[in-house]
Amino acid sequence: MSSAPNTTPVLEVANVSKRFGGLQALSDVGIRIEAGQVYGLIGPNGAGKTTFFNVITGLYTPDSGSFKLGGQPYKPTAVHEVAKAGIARTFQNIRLFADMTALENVMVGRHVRTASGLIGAVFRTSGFKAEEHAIAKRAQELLDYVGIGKYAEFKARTLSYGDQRRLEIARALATDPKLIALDEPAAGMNATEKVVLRELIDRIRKDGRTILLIEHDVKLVMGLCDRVTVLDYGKQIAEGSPFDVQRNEKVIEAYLGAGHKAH
Ligand SMILES: Nc1ncnc2c1ncn2[C@@H]1O[C@H](COP(=O)(O)OP(=O)(O)OP(=O)(O)O)[C@@H](O)[C@H]1O
Repeated sequence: MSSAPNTTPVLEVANVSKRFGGLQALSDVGIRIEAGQVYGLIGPNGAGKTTFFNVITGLYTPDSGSFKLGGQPYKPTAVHEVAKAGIARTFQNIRLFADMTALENVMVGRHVRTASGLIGAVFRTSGFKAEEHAIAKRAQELLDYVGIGKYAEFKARTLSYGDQRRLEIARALATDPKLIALDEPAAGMNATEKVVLRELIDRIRKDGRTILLIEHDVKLVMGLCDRVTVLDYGKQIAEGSPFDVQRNEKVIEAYLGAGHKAH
């Protein structure tokens, strides 16, 4: 459950600040995620969770901050560089290639890790063709792993909402990331889909991956996460185990008090 102090953290981020005009969206936020953890980032609407995700994955340039992935400093200045460094993410608003098949969507994710790369995939160079078979096989395995293998040849846009989210996770896993960052994976899911999602995230962790999770569903966060950070108005108001965090008065006041309940 708790952090292992003698190991190198998978992600170590310190003093992240980000301002939008007059709004201080993040003030000196820092987290440390150990290998094999599911780390939760929660907070009320507008707390800065997505901004933090966008900063560490290279979508927003921070005003300050230091960043280490697997003990190595990395600069989150561009999304593809961050993906190469080893962080894969999903999006709150699903971002799939809607008219490509489920299999092709996962294959695109895999090309981050292949010699011929995305350009090779687009222009179908000979190097790409040589790799294509192995990539397709791996992509199918990942679709099976997330439970949507039978939809491999379906266009992404024809899949249910829950299945599209699982497809995004498969695509993220295809990059063999050091850290997989899930932005509200349960958004819009019904109770049954959430149970399946929870099992999937648990399995991904058991298979040795490290996960950072933004999630509004407090029950899901408390049940899944090893550590939790709570943001409120861009400030980190609590960090700790789910047990401690849900008893923290600042958290109850800022977040759980606003109509939510931690079970
Ligand atoms: N690109 C942007 N330009 C200006 N302001 C922004 C931008 N992105 C976010 N903000 C502002 O920064 C603050 C934090 O927003 P953010 O989306 O990070 O919060 P959040 O915790 O993810 O919220 P939610 O739970 O609603 O997704 C909000 O006040 C938001 O309006």
